[in-house]
Amino acid sequence: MTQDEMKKAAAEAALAYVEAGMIVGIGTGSTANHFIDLLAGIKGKIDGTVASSIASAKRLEGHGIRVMDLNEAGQLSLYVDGADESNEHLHLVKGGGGALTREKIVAGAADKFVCIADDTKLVKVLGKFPLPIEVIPMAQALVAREMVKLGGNPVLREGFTTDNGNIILDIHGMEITDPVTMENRINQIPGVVTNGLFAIRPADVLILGGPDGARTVG
Ligand SMILES: O=C(CO)[C@H](O)[C@H](O)COP(=O)(O)O
Repeated sequence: MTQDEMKKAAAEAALAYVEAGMIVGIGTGSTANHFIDLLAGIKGKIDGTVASSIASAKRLEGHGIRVMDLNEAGQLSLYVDGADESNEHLHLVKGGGGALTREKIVAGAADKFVCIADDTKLVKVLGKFPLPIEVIPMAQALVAREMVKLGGNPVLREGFTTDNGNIILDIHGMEITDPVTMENRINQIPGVVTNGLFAIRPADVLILGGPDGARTVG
């Protein structure tokens, strides 16, 4: 099985969490795209979706799936999204696609967060994947200096602007042994919109696609 087939296997397994009449929160990235394409097959079952990025909204609409504003949708039953890394506690690093802030908002509005990934994403300690931070542009240098103090090596994601008009700093070289504390700490730096740690609100279920199909953790 290729890595992409493993992502698809995880996305297929997540369909089991979709119930009639739900408004489903939808993540961003290649694994979420598999989920969107599969959701198209059962679109009559759901009332609508809330997208975590312009790209996902376009893909959903391309399938004729209703996309709603989160303020209109209210509390969601389910959020389905990928991740760049997960530890065994389902603390995640997200934001490889730069959609971390809207992902965190939609995840925060959902009763259940089902994370879908290929099994290479499961790690002992978070931080091998550079941690993305969305930053208001005028705070770039300040946030970079503060992240060096926290032991990281910040690198500007060149030529990239988030859906919210901000920049991304990718923080290399950090071993994140206490994700909850680190998530809170980084979010205290002025100019940080949010960081890609999902530990204060981790995933509730992790579905990992592997060579033998999908398995569920948590
Ligand atoms: O956080 C994300 C986007 O901001 C994605 O969920 C993460 O980057 C994983 O992407 P993929 O499913 O393509 O491996």
